[in-house]
Amino acid sequence: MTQTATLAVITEAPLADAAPAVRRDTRPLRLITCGSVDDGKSTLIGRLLWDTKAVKEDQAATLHRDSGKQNDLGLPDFALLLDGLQAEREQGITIDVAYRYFSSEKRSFIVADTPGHEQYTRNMATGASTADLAVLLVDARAGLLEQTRRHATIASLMGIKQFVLAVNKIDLTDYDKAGFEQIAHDFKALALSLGVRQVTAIPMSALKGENVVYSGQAVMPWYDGPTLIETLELATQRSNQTTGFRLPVQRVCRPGESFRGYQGTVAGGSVKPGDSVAILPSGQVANVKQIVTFDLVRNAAVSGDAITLVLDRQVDVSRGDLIVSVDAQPQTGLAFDAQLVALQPEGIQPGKRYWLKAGARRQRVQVQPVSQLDLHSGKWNPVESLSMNAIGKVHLAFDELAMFDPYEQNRATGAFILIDPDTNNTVAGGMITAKRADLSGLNAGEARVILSLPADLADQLMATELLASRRDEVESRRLTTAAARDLIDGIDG
Ligand SMILES: Nc1nc2c(ncn2[C@@H]2O[C@H](COP(=O)(O)OP(=O)(O)OP(=O)(O)O)[C@@H](O)[C@H]2O)c(=O)[nH]1
Repeated sequence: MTQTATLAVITEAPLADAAPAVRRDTRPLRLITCGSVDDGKSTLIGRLLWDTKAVKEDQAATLHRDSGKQNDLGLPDFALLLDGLQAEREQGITIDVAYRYFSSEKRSFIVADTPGHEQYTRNMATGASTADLAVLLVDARAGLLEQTRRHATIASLMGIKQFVLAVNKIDLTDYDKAGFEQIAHDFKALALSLGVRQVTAIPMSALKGENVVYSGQAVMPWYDGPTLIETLELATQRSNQTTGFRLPVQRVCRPGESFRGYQGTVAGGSVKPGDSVAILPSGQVANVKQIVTFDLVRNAAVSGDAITLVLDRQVDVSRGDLIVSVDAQPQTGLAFDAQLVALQPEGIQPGKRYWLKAGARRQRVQVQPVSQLDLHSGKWNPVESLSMNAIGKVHLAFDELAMFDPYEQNRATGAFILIDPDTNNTVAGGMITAKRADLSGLNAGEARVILSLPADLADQLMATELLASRRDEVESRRLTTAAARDLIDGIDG
């Protein structure tokens, strides 16, 4: 059963007394807010925190005092609640995402607040990578802007499938219904072009608190849709994995001769004693003997649980390995396709070698940029390198066997960061899209040669059966760069 299906069962009406106890899913809904400067993002988040009583009394008193003179409506300036973030921003913190917690009677939430300025693509991508839903703000007077398209594109790229369009400052248009409907219509078309079908457009005034937590019926009788908080309460949690069991091994626990356990947080699927598992990359197979958590022995564990796994036989497992269900394994190979966001001024240079870190695993990888997303047009343009904040498609070529799930299927085992070995800087955050057409029969040097070819030629090679049929030849010739070119010329000819 997939995680989604499990959740559906768990959140249904109370089960009969006789039913076995089930664990309630207590994970909060994660959302990201995006908007252009001055659309009212800070005011909206402040309003959400205020109206859901997430603001502590001392903060509230300060808010009233500080905003007393600033607002001719006599309302506190909710954006001041986010002053802490502003201070962080001014200190130039690299990844600039602030997470805030609040809850309604029905659900708890974590909101990622990211700066709206164009150059902060990476911050938005960071916030969006863990979010279930994106709230996109527009100013009711201005309608959709370039920035709206950019944010919607990044959010959809990061796998977000639910959008709320907050048409804010509706009070400044005298609650104009036709204006709202036009913006909502335009936005739905944009969302559809990005493959997002679940869109709720809400006219609101963050400043006055209309249609945020409380209804705006009194001033907008023409709107009978949900408020923002009602929409958030009903939103579905993005299933962050549809794969089988995955346990990235953080630590091998060996307190004495008689006990050996493998510790980590389950990153996909579920496991119970007796299940067959494979240890990657070695491929050894064993059965689960016991699942231990910090205080008890469990008869099952699911995604999100921190566990110690005991196996029924001696196998060689070390930190960074991945323990997976035997019958639903991730993809293994030497070459993968990925999308990434470049995070540092030096960007991503063609053919450069980096450390790739995924969970506790660190591997050498060569990165070949292929194309870059043009956030204005939504098109992917061919490139040879990626500059800071660029979103690009790349080829990854590994020295040793690598294992991943596509990010679409598992956000934990499909995500990675790249570290520059010279500076130790994190230069990119990325997601695996697919294993690259079968290069696993080639050795790493050969794979690198193929991948350093112009992208279209490499693609052409991968797409044909030719390479597969020539694999023996490739292997036996122990390719040098020149020999590889000869071989390719031969195939081409
Ligand atoms: N009339 C009206 N004014 C609003 C509303 N929401 C926000 N504002 C005002 O718009 C201005 C900008 O709001 P902010 O919340 O600071 O905007 P922001 O998008 O967070 O801006 P940055 O933090 O600079 O990105 C402030 O003066 C707010 O009081 C609203 O619904 N109605």
